[in-house]
Amino acid sequence: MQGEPGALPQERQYQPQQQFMNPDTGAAVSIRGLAKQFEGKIAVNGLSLDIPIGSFYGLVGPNGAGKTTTLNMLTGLLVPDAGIALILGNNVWADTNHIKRMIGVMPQPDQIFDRLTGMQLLIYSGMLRGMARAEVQSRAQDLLHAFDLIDAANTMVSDYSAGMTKKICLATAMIHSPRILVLDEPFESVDPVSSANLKDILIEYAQTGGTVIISSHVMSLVEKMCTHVAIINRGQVAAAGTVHDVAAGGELEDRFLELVGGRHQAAHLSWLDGGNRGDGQTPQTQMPIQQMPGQQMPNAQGTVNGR
Ligand SMILES: Nc1ncnc2c1ncn2[C@@H]1O[C@H](COP(=O)(O)OP(=O)(O)OP(=O)(O)O)[C@@H](O)[C@H]1O
Repeated sequence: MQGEPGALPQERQYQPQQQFMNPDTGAAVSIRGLAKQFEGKIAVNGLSLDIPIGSFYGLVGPNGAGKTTTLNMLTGLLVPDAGIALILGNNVWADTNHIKRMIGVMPQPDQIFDRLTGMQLLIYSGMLRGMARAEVQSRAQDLLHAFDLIDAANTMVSDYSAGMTKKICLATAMIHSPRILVLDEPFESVDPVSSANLKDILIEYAQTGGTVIISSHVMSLVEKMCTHVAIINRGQVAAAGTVHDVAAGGELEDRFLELVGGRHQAAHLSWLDGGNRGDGQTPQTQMPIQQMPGQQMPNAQGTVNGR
């Protein structure tokens, strides 16, 4: 297991020039000293991580921990300030086009051409990667069936619900059968049936040698599906390894809270009292009681017929 509790420095210092061990050229992904800041604000702070081939790897961390920024750097979408990222032994920034053929990245809903139908979007995504039209059409049908989108195949994506849009985004990442799938929050807004189907597809993909990297806030899902997990906190790896090792004999969620902290002792909003004001005042906006036909209204004491 990489990392230990309390490994984060008390005083955060940006470490873009940090010295690091050689990356692992045999890993699906090997990151060393990756760093990024936005207008002086540190997003990723010298992050190092190895993701084995064939693993189902979960990245978890609090909001703003740097997960998306890390994923964007390792998929060639964002230029790091410092550090190195290898995908299957290839430097991401030496030949980005070569890297992009090996990976499938789920686009964000605002990054797709939503004036296309679901089928058109999949065909476009496949042909963009050099696939023959007949092959893309056949795979698109398979994916639309797998994600329960076949009835919406000829509907414009702009008319899809949030969950349907998420599923078509996922399908575009898979159409070229990449060796590594990078999925940022893949299950968000997806209904339980489609989620279960997607989980089956991803688990089978990992069992046949593919590598899946997901970011998620749903700890139970990561614990159940993933073989490995990295807990990211404040732009660094707080712990990483197999789910079993990181959970250290307990629940992954407890381990996460222990490493990340941030629970509020006094998270008490005194004004949020469901209408029962602590000061004894009745809220002005109380709904008037409406009498239904045949129903007796309560008196001032709140009783009906003395009961
Ligand atoms: N394009 C950007 N411009 C400015 N700041 C950014 C940008 N992208 C990310 N950040 C900042 O970098 C930090 C890390 O953001 P990031 O989106 O990587 O976190 P995350 O772990 O994915 O969070 P979440 O779980 O909420 O999605 C945050 O403080 C965020 O505000």
